[in-house]
Amino acid sequence: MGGLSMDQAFVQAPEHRAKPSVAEADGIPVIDLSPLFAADGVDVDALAAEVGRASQDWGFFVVVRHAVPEEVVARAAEAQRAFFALPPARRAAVARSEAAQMGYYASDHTQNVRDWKEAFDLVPTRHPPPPPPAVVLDNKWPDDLPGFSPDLALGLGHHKDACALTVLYQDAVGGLDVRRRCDGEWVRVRPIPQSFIINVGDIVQVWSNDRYESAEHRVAVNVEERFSMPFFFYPASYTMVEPLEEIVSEESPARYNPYCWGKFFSTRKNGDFKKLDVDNIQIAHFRKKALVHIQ
Ligand SMILES: O=C(O)CCC(=O)C(=O)O
Ligand SMILES: [Fe+2]
Repeated sequence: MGGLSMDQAFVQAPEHRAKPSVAEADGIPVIDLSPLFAADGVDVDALAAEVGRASQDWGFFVVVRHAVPEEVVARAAEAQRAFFALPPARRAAVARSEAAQMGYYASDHTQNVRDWKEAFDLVPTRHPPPPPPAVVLDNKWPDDLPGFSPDLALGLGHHKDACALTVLYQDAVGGLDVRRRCDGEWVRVRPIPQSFIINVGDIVQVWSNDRYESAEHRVAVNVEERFSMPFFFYPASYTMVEPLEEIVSEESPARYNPYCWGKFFSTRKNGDFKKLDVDNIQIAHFRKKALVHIQ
């Protein structure tokens, strides 16, 4: 009955809650990128075909031997832990706002339900930010939260990424689920050391005119703290996103109307801040109505 006193903002509709045990995914493609870095004889076409198949079948895959140095990932993970171990006032000092959207926040909403997570958004700049503060404090998470039923909430609600492509680092705790395309089941993505997860985002879905679909995913609430770092590839804000000219034809017409990425992104971001009474913006809103051919 613990859920009764839980803040209702976090409660997922029954059909969106994670089942007590989510099967670990079998067969998520694991792609070795090392041929890209070989001196010669690189079979880029074969690798591209593998990426194409994975994007089509799953919209999700894991890359290994990607040439990002282990110590770079370790330093980023260390900086992340140091930041989230800071006292609330220090984190709040760099809180994001509707006007300045980068920084710390803990009240994100996905599909109008509050996520059980904290985040720190940043964009790459020419001048790297200063190193994290030297004073690292331990987190003050209680072992259990009275009256709080984690199984009713999600760390991050079900969604598809609005970007072109996401490169995601997750630590060894796990909890990321992807909706398997072949049967619609939620399956858990097993953490693989020294790997990144790549997922196809909405923009690639539109550019490819639905050939590569954006994968739906979510994150469960864990007993243990979990850290992840998603890197979202965005085009320039003035970009008009639409199916690529070279792949649309009379037989295969564009399935989407063009939309301005910058406008889409800022509308989506506004919905992250608070629960809206309407559905947040989705690419489905730009899908052309099916043409009915009456003879
Ligand atoms: O934390 C994760 O593993 C996933 C993060 C994610 O899906 C997102 O931020 O869009
Ligand atoms: Fe995501």
